[in-house]
Amino acid sequence: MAAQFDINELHWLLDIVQSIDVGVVVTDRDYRVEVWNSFMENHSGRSATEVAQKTLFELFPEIDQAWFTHKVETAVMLGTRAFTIWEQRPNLVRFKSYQPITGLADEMYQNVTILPLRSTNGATDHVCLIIYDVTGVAVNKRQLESANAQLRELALRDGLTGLLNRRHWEQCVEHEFARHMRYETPVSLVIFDIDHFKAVNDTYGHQTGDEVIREVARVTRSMARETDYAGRYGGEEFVVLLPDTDLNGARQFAERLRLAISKLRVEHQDRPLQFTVSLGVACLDTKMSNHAELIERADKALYRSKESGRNQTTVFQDE
Ligand SMILES: Nc1nc2c(ncn2[C@@H]2O[C@H](COP(=O)(O)OP(=O)(O)OP(=O)(O)O)[C@@H](O)[C@H]2O)c(=O)[nH]1
Repeated sequence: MAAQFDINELHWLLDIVQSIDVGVVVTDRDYRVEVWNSFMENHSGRSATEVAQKTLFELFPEIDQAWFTHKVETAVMLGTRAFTIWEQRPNLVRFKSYQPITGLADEMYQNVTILPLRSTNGATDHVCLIIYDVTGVAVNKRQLESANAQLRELALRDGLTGLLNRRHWEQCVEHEFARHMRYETPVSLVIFDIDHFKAVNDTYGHQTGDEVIREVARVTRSMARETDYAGRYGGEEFVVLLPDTDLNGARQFAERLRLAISKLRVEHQDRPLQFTVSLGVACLDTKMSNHAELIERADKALYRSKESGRNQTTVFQDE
């Protein structure tokens, strides 16, 4: 049965195109606008009459012309649709975002379908762009990604100090150990512990104890390099792994840290409280079979610092 052309249907279709909540633009092969629906009028602030015969590139200078024409020409040549998605390009044309949830998006995120239009004579003389506002989806996804990134970061850090937590820090040491074995670069470890910390807690209370731990962590972070790994190893025990640092460099770092911490003051009932740390230093060598040996050596050196009167640095020496 031959399809009968019904003028009513054409009107309905036009009504539908006008009222749907997606942008519909038809251009000729020179990108001059011929159809511009009300979505486009509302978001661009320009009426269909105003834009008629203007090129897309005059109307939207933000469109990357070389990229866009290549995409359209390929679609026309193959006779297939082409798409742009917001994950690759947030939008094709710059429209303000009016969605209430989108405090995070000033501009509309868009997915766009490019549809070559074939005339009755078989030639593709026109191209239709269908522009979908996907701001809601995009913003939700971005929020979720950022929340996940924050969660991942939190899972690596110690809650009280913001330093790396023990589990993650040990993973970093394992990684550095493997790197050292391969490239034989020097790697050192400084491990330290607040002196008589039990007495701090017992005398001044747990909250002041926590504040002391936070202050020690703050100074440690500020003195370590970006590439160092500063972690909280236990209650009042800290570790800093120093890649590309030999034993001598690590000893100097440990001494600077010890002095800086001894100068800290934490207020307790308007009185300044002072405290010190004892430190142990060791460095990796290729004879070690695993990273735990490095920690053991530094720990032994720390123990000697404690034994010899605290507030000092001991470097592990092979016996
Ligand atoms: N406030 C506070 N105290 C903690 C935390 N974690 C561990 N501690 C306390 O740290 C103290 C550690 O004491 P000890 O291991 O006996 O060592 P110390 O008193 O520092 O003595 P030395 O290390 O020998 O100088 C204990 O009283 C723990 O309860 C924490 O997160 N906050």
